[in-house]
Amino acid sequence: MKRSDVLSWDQYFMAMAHLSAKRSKDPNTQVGACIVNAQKRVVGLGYNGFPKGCDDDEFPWEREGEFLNTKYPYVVHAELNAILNSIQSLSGCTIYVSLFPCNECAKAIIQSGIRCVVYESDKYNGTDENIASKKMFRDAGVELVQLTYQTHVDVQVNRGEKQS
Ligand SMILES: Nc1ccn([C@H]2C[C@H](O)[C@@H](COP(=O)(O)O)O2)c(=O)n1
Ligand SMILES: [Zn+2]
Repeated sequence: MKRSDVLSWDQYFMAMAHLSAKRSKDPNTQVGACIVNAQKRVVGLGYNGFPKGCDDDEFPWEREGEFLNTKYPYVVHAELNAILNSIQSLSGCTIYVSLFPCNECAKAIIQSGIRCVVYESDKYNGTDENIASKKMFRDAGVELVQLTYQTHVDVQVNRGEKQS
């Protein structure tokens, strides 16, 4: 008899996003992203880190203090890295990301042609950046799906996947 308790597609691609996040050297928040095309092929992976050539022993990982002495002006977000690392046009693709995209990544996601964002954590819900992201995604018609343990079965059904 075949196994029935296999990962759904959503769990599988979110697991790849989490695996990518394990490459991040950010001591506070590690984010991973996985972009998938309509044929369910992975076309881009990324995690948050400093740009190529910027030594992560030299650049700051601090969250607070003088802006230029924090990570914020330097770090490339997981979603942008996944887009920049992608191997094909992203029109109609889905991005799986472990943390809801910020407003800067939302712009890049929309402009790249990605049509669906599947995310897990939304720990910055309610911040200005988060509100701006959601407004842009809504107006651009990008589908947002939060993948949680509770919603997982509903998501499977909504996406037409067989349950077990
Ligand atoms: N959707 C996101 C949100 C944030 N990031 C990155 C940027 C930083 O490296 C880190 C957030 O740091 P925190 O302010 O939580 O200490 O996560 C990302 O890649 N994608
Ligand atoms: Zn971002």
